[in-house]
Amino acid sequence: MRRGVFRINGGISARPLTLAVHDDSPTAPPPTVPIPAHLVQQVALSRAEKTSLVTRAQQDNPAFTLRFEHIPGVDGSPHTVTVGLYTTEEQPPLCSRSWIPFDRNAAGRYEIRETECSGKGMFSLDSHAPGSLVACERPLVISPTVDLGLAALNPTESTIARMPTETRSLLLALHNSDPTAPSVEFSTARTNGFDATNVPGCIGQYHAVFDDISRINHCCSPNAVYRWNSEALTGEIRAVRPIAPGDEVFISYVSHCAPYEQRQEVLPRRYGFKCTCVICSLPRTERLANDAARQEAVVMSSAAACRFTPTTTASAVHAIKAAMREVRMLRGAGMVEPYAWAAVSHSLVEAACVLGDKARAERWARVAAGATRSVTGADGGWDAVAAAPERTELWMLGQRSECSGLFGWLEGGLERTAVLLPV
Ligand SMILES: C[S@@+](CC[C@H](N)C(=O)[O-])C[C@H]1O[C@@H](n2cnc3c(N)ncnc32)[C@H](O)[C@@H]1O
Repeated sequence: MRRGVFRINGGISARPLTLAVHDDSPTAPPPTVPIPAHLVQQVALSRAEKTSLVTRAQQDNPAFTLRFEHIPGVDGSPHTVTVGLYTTEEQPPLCSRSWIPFDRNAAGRYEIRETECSGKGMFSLDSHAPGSLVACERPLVISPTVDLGLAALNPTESTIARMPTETRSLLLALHNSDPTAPSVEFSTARTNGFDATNVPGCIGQYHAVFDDISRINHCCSPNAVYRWNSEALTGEIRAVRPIAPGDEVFISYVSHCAPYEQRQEVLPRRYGFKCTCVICSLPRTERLANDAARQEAVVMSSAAACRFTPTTTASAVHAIKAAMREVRMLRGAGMVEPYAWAAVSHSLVEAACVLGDKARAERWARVAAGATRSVTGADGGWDAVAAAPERTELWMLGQRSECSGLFGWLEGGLERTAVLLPV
């Protein structure tokens, strides 16, 4: 297969790809720029992207186009979304698609206002449980993250240049963490850009800039996460720990698992500030323990599928002990990594069902639903389990009387652990 790809690559020089700029706005004529074969091979694409690019090159002699589109506003989002995307001539325009209806009112209410020392920020006006939708917004602009090597085209700047005056001024009013950069447009988009990979039907990686979501500040132990909903063409912010009215909403600008040194290097370089959050201010020994817990959360998330399902009292007790250790570790580290919380709560629901412990099965199923919802937008079936755990196939497989009180004893230990509690 890989050999095949290289062979195809070689074939590109005989049949050069072209990158054309097609513009549906009346003002700018569409230039067409051929991409030399050596550039196609050298551009900074992931292997999967290169494979996709090359495979498409083999099919139907396509010409890749950097196309600009304007998706008109809808009820919940009055502004136009300007999109720059790599696509083929045959690909129907995005604006001809029917997107999942966008309901701004599905999210909570919030306000954007000045913070004490981090510029503007987003403050919730409602309370939210983990998984609940705090904000939901169509972007001002979507543009490719990877420039296909043609500096002359600079996709981000080219896309911003085609924005209507009104949305362009909203974008340029956002914070720019690098005012000395040669392009204000590019550095503002970079400071405020969120992942928008998976623009349906388009190759490459994309990022989106929002009017409100781009005002959310960073914390290494945040109370919310960002998710790109490619089917609705919206960014979503969901709670990962309880949020009370008046609370500032925070997300993490870096991976939840990034250790201290990495966070302290990336945040100043990329966003122009030094993080002084509660986690970054821990004494050295606790910070190292926190880094280790972050690493462990990665393992927990990736090993989720390998967990055993308890079917007896003994195995349920074993699962509870292991899961409670993990819960203590996640809570102590202020870790909100939703996949890790989904994995551990999954184990606890199963164990509670085997022991016939309805209250705890409901409680941990609600945690699993919240964690799953915050990363996928849906509850993953956990709401139904929370509503009727006695209808699961694991119900009462063990003998409850054998270990009544064990769950409570294990949870009792939790009350004495550190306070950064996502649940
Ligand atoms: C995406 S913007 C967030 C909104 C921004 N505060 C504003 O006024 O528009 C990113 C910028 O916010 C500021 N910021 C975000 N989190 C911060 C934090 N924890 N501490 C200090 N500044 C922060 C930095 O200036 C950063 O470049």
